[in-house]
Amino acid sequence: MITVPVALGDRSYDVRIEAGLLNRAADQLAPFARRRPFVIVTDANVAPHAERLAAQLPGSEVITLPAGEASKSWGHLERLTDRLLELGIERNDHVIALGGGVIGDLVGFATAILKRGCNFIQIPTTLLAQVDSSVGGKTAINSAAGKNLIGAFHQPRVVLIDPDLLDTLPARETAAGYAEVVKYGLIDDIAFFEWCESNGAALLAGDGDARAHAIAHSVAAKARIVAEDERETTGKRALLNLGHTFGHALEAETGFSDRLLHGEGVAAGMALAFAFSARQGLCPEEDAARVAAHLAAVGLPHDLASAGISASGARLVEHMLHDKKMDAGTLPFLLARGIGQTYLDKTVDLKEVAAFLDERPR
Ligand SMILES: NC(=O)c1ccc[n+]([C@@H]2O[C@H](COP(=O)([O-])OP(=O)(O)OC[C@H]3O[C@@H](n4cnc5c(N)ncnc54)[C@H](O)[C@@H]3O)[C@@H](O)[C@H]2O)c1
Ligand SMILES: O=C(O)C(=O)C[C@@H](O)[C@H](O)[C@H](O)COP(=O)(O)O
Ligand SMILES: [Zn+2]
Repeated sequence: MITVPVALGDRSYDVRIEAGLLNRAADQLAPFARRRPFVIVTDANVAPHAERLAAQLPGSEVITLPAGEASKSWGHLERLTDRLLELGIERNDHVIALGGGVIGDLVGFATAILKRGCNFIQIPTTLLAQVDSSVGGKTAINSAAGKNLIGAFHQPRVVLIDPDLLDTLPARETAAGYAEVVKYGLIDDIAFFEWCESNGAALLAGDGDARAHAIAHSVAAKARIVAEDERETTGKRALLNLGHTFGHALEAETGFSDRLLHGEGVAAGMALAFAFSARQGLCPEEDAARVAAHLAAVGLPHDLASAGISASGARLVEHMLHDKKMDAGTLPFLLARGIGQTYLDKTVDLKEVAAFLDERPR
């Protein structure tokens, strides 16, 4: 088993990674057991895995939500918190989030606010959740105004990652999660981006060694950044937002629907961030082209056209004004001086961003 510690003082926890771990989850969960049985929250597509977990935890209750981004909403948050209250959840109980980033973000937020905060455990079941969303404690729902706008920082007590769960994940979802893997290379680790160029196709084809390496490397990278800047106050954690200002705008434009999955928006967003950096003379053109080429090679969107977006630059910039990084009316952007050299730029003129987007082929 690989254990990655997330060092956050009294909120520290372990991320444990091992193939087949769900079959041994009862042992892992025993230290977190309390008087009442565990409550497991999952979505309809993950239900078979939830049943396998519930069978190991006598008396446990499974709450099953609809699959998809639409569950990160006020309505589902209300239904979930009502049900958890009905079940008599106490502050020291541990609610288990078994699912992708949607379930993790929703359960994390529900437990952050329930009784002013109770415990939760992440058992991520998508590649995206195993490499990114289950670690770091960002929890949220979406609002009419945009992505993740209602939320809280709330760390899980432990994260249990079983890469074998990915065997049932649809190929499109695996590719979307892979975008967040590539992100770690683009942020500050060119050697890992080169590893992705050489091994990404094998990972997406189900190669177990490539998958295990990508998960362990990504979790370690995220744990390091989160430990340095838990609440995104110094600019360090904002690096994890590479591609997200563009990506969230594209997701908003497609109505947070399965027209464009989060990871697909991030893929297009990272390619756009590099292309914009190159346009502004900050980053070599070859690096921007190389990023787009790798994303295209694995079948991910890498521009507006491949993301299916026809909206104007002004309209996309309008979505960006809801970005949580907005500060005194300006929007800091994650730009790059090259692959592995992402930085936070506080001087970006949004009119330039709109003009750049209008120049992109539709
Ligand atoms: N909190 C964070 O730090 C963070 C980081 C990245 C993304 N996110 C959020 O995560 C969400 C996206 O997460 P996601 O990509 O995991 O999407 P998701 O949770 O919607 O899961 C994707 C799809 O795969 C299905 N699924 C999940 N596990 C499965 C399995 N093992 N086998 C078969 N089907 C399975 C789900 O039912 C769903 O249909 C977005 O809302 C995004 O904003 C949060
Ligand atoms: O953990 C972080 O920090 C991230 O930014 C990870 C992102 O992949 C994730 O999509 C996050 O939810 C985006 O954060 P937001 O603050 O822009 O909502
Ligand atoms: Zn993301």
